[in-house]
Amino acid sequence: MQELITLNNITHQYQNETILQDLNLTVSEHQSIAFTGHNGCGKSTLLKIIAGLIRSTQGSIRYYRDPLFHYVPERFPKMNLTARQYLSRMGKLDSLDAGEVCRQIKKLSEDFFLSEMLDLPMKHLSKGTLQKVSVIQALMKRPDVLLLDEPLSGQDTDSQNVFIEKLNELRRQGTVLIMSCHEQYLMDSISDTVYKIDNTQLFRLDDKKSSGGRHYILWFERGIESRLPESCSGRMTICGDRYKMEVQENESNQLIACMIQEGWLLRGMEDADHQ
Ligand SMILES: Nc1ncnc2c1ncn2[C@@H]1O[C@H](COP(=O)(O)OP(=O)(O)OP(=O)(O)O)[C@@H](O)[C@H]1O
Repeated sequence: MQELITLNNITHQYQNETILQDLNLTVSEHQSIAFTGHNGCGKSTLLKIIAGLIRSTQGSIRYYRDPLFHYVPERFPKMNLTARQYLSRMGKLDSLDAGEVCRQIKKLSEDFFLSEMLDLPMKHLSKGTLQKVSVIQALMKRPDVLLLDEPLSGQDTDSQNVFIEKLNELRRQGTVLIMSCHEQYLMDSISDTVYKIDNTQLFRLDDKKSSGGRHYILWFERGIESRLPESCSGRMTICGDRYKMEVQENESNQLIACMIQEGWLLRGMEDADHQ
């Protein structure tokens, strides 16, 4: 895979307190990376450094071409503009034509159950709704690199499912995803490489591709009064009248048992690595 971004000996301090120390990282094309770690360990700081929003105290960062970045912050500022006005302006900045902007706003706001709120001032929208507006803005023009700071923290379950589906679609189209998150199921659904930030250092936790662990696609149908188990929340993608979930080999038996117990019908199982 071709390298897209490299971080060389990145150190960052706030008021003499070292948050990140001598980090080295290579981001390659088609990668999907997650940063995890406890509150305040430096995930947002690292995302902002990669996005070029803040300059690290020491070290350097190299971009191998000139990628289009989109950044979804954890908290979105409250504004007087309505979501529609904001998205229209951002679409223009991304050089999309007016017709395309209208189509994208309509389609994406329907997908994210936001149509009713498009014309309310953004200062009156909830944290989760503002996050959706920010995600829609990031999706209007496909970026080369999408940075997401705890994107699910304010989202309801239906929106999480849509969101995971959209992100996997972007991955297939070649967008590099880099996100900070706490939710294991989100990392399992979207990321191929997971790093933990701990005590100013970066540790690689998981590399699905090199670990050799197999992945399966499970296909389910809703049964009468089926309920979604907590462990599967946000992992299902709706495909017509069927529901799809990608799982690792070592968790598949437990998840299938759990789903069947909650009234779901297993309709198929495929090897995800040979799709
Ligand atoms: N502008 C700033 N000035 C001073 N300290 C800051 C600044 N931004 C962040 N910090 C501090 O740096 C540390 C890392 O913050 P950061 O937001 O990167 O952590 P995080 O891992 O994203 O946290 P969370 O999971 O809670 O979002 C925290 O102790 C935070 O208080």
